[in-house]
Amino acid sequence: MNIALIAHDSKKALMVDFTTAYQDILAKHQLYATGTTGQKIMDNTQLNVHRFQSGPLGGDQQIGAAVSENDMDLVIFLRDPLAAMPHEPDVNALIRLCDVYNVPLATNIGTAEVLVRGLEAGFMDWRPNYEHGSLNKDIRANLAHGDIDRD
Ligand SMILES: O=C(CO)COP(=O)(O)O
Repeated sequence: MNIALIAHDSKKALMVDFTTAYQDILAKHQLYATGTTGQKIMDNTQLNVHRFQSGPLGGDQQIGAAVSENDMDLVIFLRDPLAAMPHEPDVNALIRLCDVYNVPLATNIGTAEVLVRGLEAGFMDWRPNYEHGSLNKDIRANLAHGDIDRD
């Protein structure tokens, strides 16, 4: 499965805790993240993550584009409901696209726990094996070869 991991600044430590706790499950999947979130995950775990742009610089939109291409199977987005974001429209657009394409989306840690445990239990098997897009295939090939820039 292709899994997107995104966390606003106040939730980044929580995302690191989450990805550390569920590292064994997440390692079986292809992981994607917005720029800073992905860097923090890679700095603190052994997970390989393909990093898109930072959220305010278009990362949410890139992940939204992947959702619209059926290239994302699960989105975990630990958003901050108490802070105004300059890129609020991008955040809302990503959440909206998950609803458009029926992609399971967690916007808080409680739902994230349920989704990742459900993933491991096989609850994502309803999702057909989509032929992911060609851009995505390149990224997956890089992930498979460990060709990830961890800097
Ligand atoms: O702002 C974000 C999502 O809206 C997250 O972006 P970063 O992971 O680059 O901080």
